[in-house]
Amino acid sequence: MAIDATEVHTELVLPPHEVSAGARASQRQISNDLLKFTFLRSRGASRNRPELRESTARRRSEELVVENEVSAIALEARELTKIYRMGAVEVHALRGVEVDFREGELIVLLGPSGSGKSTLLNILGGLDTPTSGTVMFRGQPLAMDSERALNLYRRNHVGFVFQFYNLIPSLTARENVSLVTEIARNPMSPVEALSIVGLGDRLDHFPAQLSGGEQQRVAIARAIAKRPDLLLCDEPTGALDSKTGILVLEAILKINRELGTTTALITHNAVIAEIANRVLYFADGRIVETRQNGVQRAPGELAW
Ligand SMILES: Nc1ncnc2c1ncn2[C@@H]1O[C@H](COP(=O)(O)OP(=O)(O)OP(=O)(O)O)[C@@H](O)[C@H]1O
Repeated sequence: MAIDATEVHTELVLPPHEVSAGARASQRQISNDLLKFTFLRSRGASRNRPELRESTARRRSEELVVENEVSAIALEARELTKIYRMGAVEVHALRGVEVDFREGELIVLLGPSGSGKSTLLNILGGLDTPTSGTVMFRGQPLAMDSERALNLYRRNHVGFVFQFYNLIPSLTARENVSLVTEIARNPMSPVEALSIVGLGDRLDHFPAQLSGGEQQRVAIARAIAKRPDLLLCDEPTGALDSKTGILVLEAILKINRELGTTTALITHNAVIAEIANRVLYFADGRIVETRQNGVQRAPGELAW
């Protein structure tokens, strides 16, 4: 699904969301404190008791699992269904999906074409509404019957990245990102956003002067410049060769790690699932399997 500049503007000029900044800050603080405590506790335990020492990979795997156990839930979907009706034909795109995304998690969604991955991501991001079921963001239900509330949710909390970059050809990289930063609540500067994705030296290039991977990284910079809580990526490497795709994945991973952005990424490439904390496998509108990755592999280690 494409978002054009008009939609970006429409979302960004609306007034701020009702969720209090104080409540969000407290939730984050609690979550961060818990993570820090858990991390220190697991480090301390193995240092003081040599019999607990195991391989680095195993220990890291345990830390990840423990972190996931204590970090707060960012998004909860309950009993989500989505039925598309076209005349007499009904397509059951989602058939009762239940899923939680934890704060700071990196989740990869895998599954055959038509299994419901994009439909779920679009509903979680407030771009689409379910036929039935609920989505809670940080404990608050999304008002699926209010386009205004969904606009505000998208504007304040969600960054999207799609397979096609949707950059405005007549604007430079910096100007494409400025479209968002000029009207967001607490944005980073376009230079900072572009530097995070490794394009600090391409600020004044137009899209046509950038490679596909660079254009996708501009799109990622645009998505993260407003400091979203959620980054939802639908096939971000689908149009890229593997070398370029790896650079894009590195940018996404860096944002997930350094900004703590809860990230979900759809791909058809099972190899890419190795970078995730958790992998959700879809089939026929359902999540049929979930895998917790003991060790997250770096994008640079992957080959396809
Ligand atoms: N706007 C729509 N109108 C009618 N049917 C739709 C619409 N969007 C999606 N569908 C149908 O819903 C089902 C799930 O589609 P969805 O795009 O979520 O799958 P997907 O797993 O993301 O597929 P892909 O990997 O090919 O992108 C498919 O059968 C699709 O044809």
